[in-house]
Amino acid sequence: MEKALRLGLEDLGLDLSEEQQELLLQYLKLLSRWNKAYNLTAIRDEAVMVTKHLLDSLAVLPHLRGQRFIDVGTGAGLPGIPLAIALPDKHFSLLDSNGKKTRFLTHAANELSLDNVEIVKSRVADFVPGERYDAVLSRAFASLDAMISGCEHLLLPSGEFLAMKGQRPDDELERIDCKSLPVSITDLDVPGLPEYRCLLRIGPKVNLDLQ
Ligand SMILES: C[S@@+](CC[C@H](N)C(=O)[O-])C[C@H]1O[C@@H](n2cnc3c(N)ncnc32)[C@H](O)[C@@H]1O
Repeated sequence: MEKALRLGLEDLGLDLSEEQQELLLQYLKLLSRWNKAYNLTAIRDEAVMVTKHLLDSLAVLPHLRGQRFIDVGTGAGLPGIPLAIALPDKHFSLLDSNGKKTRFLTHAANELSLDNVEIVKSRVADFVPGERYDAVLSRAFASLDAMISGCEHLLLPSGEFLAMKGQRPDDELERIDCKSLPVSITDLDVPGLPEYRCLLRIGPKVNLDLQ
C-alpha cells in the first residue's frame, strides 16, 4: 500500500511528506476497522481504497483555490480527510447528516490530530456557518442543481462549487442557469483508476446587473 500510494502521488505530481503519507494510510486503517461495524464504505479492500478513496480525492487538490472549504455529504470523509492531510494550512469542514459517519470522523480527526478539520453533523440545509467558505466540495452527494440550491448559503460571494463526478453530467448541466453561473469541466486522471472522472467548477456567481 505504501508503494502504491507513493507512486500514485508521484503520478499526480503531489509532493507529500513521509508523515503525510503515513497519516493517509492510518486513515485507511481506521476506516477499514470501523467499516466492519459501521458500514461506512462499500470498498473493503485497503489496496483498492488507496486508488478509489485517497488518490481519487487528492486528484482534486491542484484545483482548489482559497483557504476555507466545506465537504458536503462527506460520508467517511471523502474527499475532505485526504485533502485536509495534504493541505494542513487550509481549513476543511466535513458535513454529514449521518451520525455514524460523523462519529467515525470525529474519532479519525482526533486520532490523526487534524487541527484544520471541523466535523459538522447536520443536514446541509440546516447548517448556518459562522464564516462562509471559498468552495463547497462534493463527491457522490447530489445532482448539480440540488447541490447549488441546497448549499448556496454556505458560500462567500466569490465562492464556487467543486463537484466530483464519475461521468459527464450533461443532463444535470441542462438544469443550471449557465448565464449567471459559469461552469467548467476538467477531466481528472486518477492513477490506477480506469474509470472516467471529472471535476465540475461552478461559479462564482456573475452579477448580471453590473454587465
Ligand atoms: C453516497 S454518500 C458519499 C460519501 C462521500 N462523499 C464519498 O464520496 O464517499 C452521500 C453522503 O451524503 C450524506 N447526505 C445526503 N444528503 C444529505 C444532506 N441533505 N445533508 C447532509 N448530508 C447528506 C449521506 O449521509 C451520505 O453520507
